[in-house]
Amino acid sequence: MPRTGLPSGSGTWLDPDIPVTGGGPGYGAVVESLRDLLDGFAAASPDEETVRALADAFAAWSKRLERHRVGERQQVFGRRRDLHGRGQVMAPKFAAEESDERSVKGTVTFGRYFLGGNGAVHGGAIPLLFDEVMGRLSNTAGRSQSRTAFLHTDFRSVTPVGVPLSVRAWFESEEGRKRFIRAEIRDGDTLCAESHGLFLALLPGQP
Ligand SMILES: CCCCC/C=C\C/C=C\C/C=C\C/C=C\CCCC(=O)SCCNC(=O)CCNC(=O)[C@H](O)C(C)(C)COP(=O)(O)OP(=O)(O)OC[C@H]1O[C@@H](n2cnc3c(N)ncnc32)[C@H](O)[C@@H]1OP(=O)(O)O
Repeated sequence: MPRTGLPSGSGTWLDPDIPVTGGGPGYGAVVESLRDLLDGFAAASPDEETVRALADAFAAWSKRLERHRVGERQQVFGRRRDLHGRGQVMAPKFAAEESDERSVKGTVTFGRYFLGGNGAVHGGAIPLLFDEVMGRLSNTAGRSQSRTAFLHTDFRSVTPVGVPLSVRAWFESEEGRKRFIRAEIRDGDTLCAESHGLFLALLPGQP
């Protein structure tokens, strides 16, 4: 059911209608490499020579990137809405496949970096993914910026690492500034985790 009163062309998740700037066409591939690096690092037991080589390479890249440091408004990381996961690596990559003004569906695979233990995803990474997906849904389709007021997560069964999972988030209701949103993560038919949250539209001047 489309939300009424939307400015035309205000865009949904898959068609955000927001200009993309910064990082150029190769930026997405770099973000993918960074994700692979984090998963590879988490899965490795490196020898001392490899650890030294990594330390040198990381230090050299940190120094080189320092020359390109910008303020938040110019930052590229996390602001490329054309890329899955909007080009950040803090949360696992959510790939949206279907969206409308009130919902989004897609997939996520938690890599080895997000391991808690015994093959299960870390219990903090799951609300992180929910906040990412629900928070972004809250701000789509011409809605103003909002912030998470609360986010309740129920862990219903183990969320496995390295398995493609389906993710769904949808608006339950909108009452003035209050946006109540629900979401779930499933492994096939098995419900792994579900969440409900309140997102509050920011007032003018609120950070
Ligand atoms: C997010 C904007 C940043 C802009 C980014 C720009 C570009 C980035 C590019 C892409 C980004 C894309 C997607 C983003 C993805 C993920 C987003 C994640 C979002 C977050 O991760 S964001 C961080 C965590 N978040 C906070 O850091 C919030 C800290 N906090 C506050 O900033 C205030 O707390 C605030 C503003 C929330 C409310 O403050 P306030 O003063 O405006 O409102 P007030 O307290 O008056 O409440 C009004 C009515 O809501 C009820 N209410 C309030 N809180 C409630 C609660 N907890 N439970 C039940 N009811 C509650 C009251 O009871 C009242 O209800 P009633 O009107 O019926 O009396």
